[in-house]
Amino acid sequence: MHKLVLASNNAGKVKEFQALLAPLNFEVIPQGVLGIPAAEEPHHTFVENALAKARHASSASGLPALADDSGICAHALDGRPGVHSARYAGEPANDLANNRKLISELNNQSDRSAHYVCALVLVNSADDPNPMIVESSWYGVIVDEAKGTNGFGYDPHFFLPELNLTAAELDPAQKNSISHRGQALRELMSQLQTRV
Ligand SMILES: O=c1nc[nH]c2c1ncn2[C@H]1C[C@H](O)[C@@H](COP(=O)(O)OP(=O)(O)OP(=O)(O)O)O1
Ligand SMILES: [Mg+2]
Repeated sequence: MHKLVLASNNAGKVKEFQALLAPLNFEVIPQGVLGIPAAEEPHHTFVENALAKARHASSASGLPALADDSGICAHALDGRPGVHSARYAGEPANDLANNRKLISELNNQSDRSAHYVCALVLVNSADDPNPMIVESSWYGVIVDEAKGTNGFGYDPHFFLPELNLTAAELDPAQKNSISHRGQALRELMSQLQTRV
């Protein structure tokens, strides 16, 4: 069993990672369980923020750490909210307020296309010179009306035309099978296999 600190305090992400990693023989310890506070996320790219989170959790725990920095990029808004997705409507992070702000900014926009981004970074130690880094995207459309109660964050407004459902209407296993996070984690695991 591989022990791994998950460098996230987002309950929705933690659930998804636990489901994705449980069958792969990983013991996932959310950093909150160890009393590790959230890291600063000052950077302009998902990858840099994920690296900062992974180093922070590994340094505090002495264990390998996996971090996720993710967000939604609306194409009509030049990619906003992007890396600012979690606190788009200000502190403290609030999914409902973030969604309202995004919908109001898209009010007069005909282009509703968007994508989620997930950057994952896995470090063996805080000073690991060779972190594993992957990034994946998931494309959809932002709709005004919230639908569904699964998932978290922007999921009730993230509509998948090919399925005719929002991400919050998918069951958790279905979401993990196609999401930015599921794709990125499968890629990370396949890279990890070539290393050991
Ligand atoms: O699958 C997703 N379904 C819905 N919303 C999502 C998803 N993936 C990311 N998102 C949104 C949530 C949050 O507004 C932001 C992540 O921000 P991000 O800084 O990476 O996470 P966070 O601050 O919530 O927790 P933490 O940094 O402790 O991992 O993007
Ligand atoms: Mg964050």
